[in-house]
Amino acid sequence: MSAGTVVAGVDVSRETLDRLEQFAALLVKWNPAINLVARSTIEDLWARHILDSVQLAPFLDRLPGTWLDLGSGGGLPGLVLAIVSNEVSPNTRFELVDSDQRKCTFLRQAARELELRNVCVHSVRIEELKPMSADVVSARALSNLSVLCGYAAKHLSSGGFAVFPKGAAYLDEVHEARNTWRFHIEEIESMTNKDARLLKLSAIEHV
Ligand SMILES: C[S@@+](CC[C@H](N)C(=O)[O-])C[C@H]1O[C@@H](n2cnc3c(N)ncnc32)[C@H](O)[C@@H]1O
Repeated sequence: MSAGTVVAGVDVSRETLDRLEQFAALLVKWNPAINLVARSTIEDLWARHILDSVQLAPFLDRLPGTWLDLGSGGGLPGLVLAIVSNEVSPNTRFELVDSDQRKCTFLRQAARELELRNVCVHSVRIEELKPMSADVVSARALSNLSVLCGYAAKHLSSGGFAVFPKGAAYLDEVHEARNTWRFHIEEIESMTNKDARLLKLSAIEHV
């Protein structure tokens, strides 16, 4: 492994950085055809999407099991974390779910080109997914926290946790979700946007 470099607070090797750059190039190439990310954000792809996803890598720490990414779209954060996990947590399996067939074709193609053998893509609606018993559930830009709690409660193993990046209105979402769900929560400041938070939820139960 070559000398490391720090990306969004995470120490990665030259090989991983190359793979992240390769992935970014694939997003740029496919985006005009299938809108993997909003066109207005493609100029700022690295900061807005890649680094914003890499910053979840500390949650991979020594994780041996399954990471379920719901509504993966262009692989954010799921495929980015699969790239980073190659060196920090090589035994983690990534289950990426999206109902959009074209996005799933992109995800499978990108995983093949990047030689990521720990990725499985499910082209299905989340509502139709059988319980996955995942160690971690993530979802970025998918739905409000209350809906996400329902998904996480169904798909997390006991002792598992969920990570949801949320924008500046995260507190409103937390208050609203508490009407329906009980959970432990940690609010971690985002490295890419000081007003945003990474919400880490565990012990999610219906009220
Ligand atoms: C706004 S995009 C976000 C994609 C990615 N997570 C990101 O941060 O760029 C939401 C994605 O969730 C998918 N999606 C929305 N509702 C879904 C559902 N019920 N089941 C599966 N996928 C869904 C959409 O196809 C889309 O790719």
